[in-house]
Amino acid sequence: MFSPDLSKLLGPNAGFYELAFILLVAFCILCTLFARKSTDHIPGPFLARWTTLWLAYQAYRGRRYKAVHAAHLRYGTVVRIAPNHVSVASPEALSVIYGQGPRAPAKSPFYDSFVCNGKPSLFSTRDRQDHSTKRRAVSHAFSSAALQEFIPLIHSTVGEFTQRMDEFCAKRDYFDALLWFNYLAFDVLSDLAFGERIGMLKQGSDLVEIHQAGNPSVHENAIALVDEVQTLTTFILTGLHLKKREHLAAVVGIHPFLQMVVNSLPFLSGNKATSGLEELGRRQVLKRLLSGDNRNDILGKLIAARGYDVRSPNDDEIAELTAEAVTLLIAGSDTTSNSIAATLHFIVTNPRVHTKLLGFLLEASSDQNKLSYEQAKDVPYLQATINEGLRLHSTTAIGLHRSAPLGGLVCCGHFFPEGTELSVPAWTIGHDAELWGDPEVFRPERWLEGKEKRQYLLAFGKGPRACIGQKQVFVFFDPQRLLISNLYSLAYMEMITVLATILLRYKVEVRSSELETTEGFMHKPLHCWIRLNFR
Ligand code: HEM
Repeated sequence: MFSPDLSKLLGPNAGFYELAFILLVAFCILCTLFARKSTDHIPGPFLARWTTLWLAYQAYRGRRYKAVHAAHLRYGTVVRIAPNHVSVASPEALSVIYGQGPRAPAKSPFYDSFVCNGKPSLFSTRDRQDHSTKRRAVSHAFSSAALQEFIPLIHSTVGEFTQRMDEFCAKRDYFDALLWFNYLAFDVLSDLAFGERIGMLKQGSDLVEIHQAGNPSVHENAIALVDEVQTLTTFILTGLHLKKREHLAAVVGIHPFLQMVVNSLPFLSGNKATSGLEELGRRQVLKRLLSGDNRNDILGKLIAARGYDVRSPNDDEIAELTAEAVTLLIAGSDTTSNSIAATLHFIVTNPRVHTKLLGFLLEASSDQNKLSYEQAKDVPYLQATINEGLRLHSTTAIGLHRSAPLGGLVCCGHFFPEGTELSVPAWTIGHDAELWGDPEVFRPERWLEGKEKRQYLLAFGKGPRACIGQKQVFVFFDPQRLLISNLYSLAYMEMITVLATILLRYKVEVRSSELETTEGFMHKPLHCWIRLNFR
């Protein structure tokens, strides 16, 4: 069963591991057969009634959102997608499943598969108290006032990005812009959270130098670090086409027993991202603390909020700051770059929208090929276009898992006992014809039509666990000006600045009108092949 190489790797115990593997699979199947709860009366795919493996298989294929969407079309609004998991495709369910308050559902055990090296992060912790402590520690760095201070840093990184794009103009050939959006997002986030750009745009690659204590420094691909799992896990999972950590987590998280095994075996649970990036982050945090520099960035805000003597921090304080900075880098980079790539693709493949948007951008710009964030944020059609890109692409496409609280809850006329997993499928809500009328059409105007549609945009999640990167968004509808905004949200700041810059400066062509995507935890474009020319 195991490949000869793996047998070599496992040594003389290969037979034992084979047997253990077979027993594990058998045990998983038995667990799932007996895991059924009082969701029996809810319709759903036949296999999903008996086993979590139906959902795990859809996640493994990178098409979970499509399978769940198809199940809703077939079985209705409330569908059982695993023996103990019910998907509720109704806007009404949003305030129940992602609500606030002590009796609101918490994140479900699904998120344990995102815990690295036994340390839950702001994103993966399920404990309310731990979450509010962690969230409080970073939230002041995302206040409107703080974010406004970061604008010059974002402009400076986007300036470097533009220089690199100018070089592609000269080459006049197609290139995969998704890579460059990744470099840009990593440089923006590392500049803010580590106090210094990793330098991906400069070197045109994601190679970073990692100093491991007691070992010679090595060069690692940082983007891969975020996504890759430990070597042996990768070895096994590559054969299963599960190359990315978030893909692995999204599959394994569905099955509690598999997840327990992955999380408890040291050779499976370790994560190169946390060790590599933590090492990098730790070095930056230490450097910053010792320098006494009070630069205006996220790291500066995190340090300023601490009461301790920054010149002589102890190990715990350094570890805490490092963990916060690394969480933000991981949570905020990939998500933003994927959203930029998808939205740019939709703009360029919709000439009507492209022309109209360019008109608004030119009108707002004093210099014909430049627009500051402060100017761009007040172009309502640009915000609307970004919202439309997030909706149509659905960067978050799956339903985010929550657990019914003690005493259970009622949602859409059904009672769900404590511990039932519940989710609202983001893709399905984003493509609901009743809500949107023409959901498959890229039509930014829908966001300016007066009705408050924003509450149905699920790209950033909902409720107390919603994305901290989009926290401070105030968008007001005004019939005279259509939209007035006080838009200070890190994710929007990046997306607005980058898209306005690209569209004003370049003519953009896409190589294919199809956007190929895959899904792990997030829904991502696989590539974004474009060609640039100066406008
Ligand atoms: C377009 C860009 C982004 C998208 C689509 C996005 C999406 C999301 C989603 C869906 C969640 C909720 C996950 C859940 O409930 O399981 C989330 C949480 C989070 N995001 Fe974002 N995000 C983006 C940008 C950012 C940025 C720029 C940052 C910050 C640097 C960030 C930091 C976080 C953090 C720390 C959490 C966990 C919050 C908590 O549990 O309290 N994200 N994001």
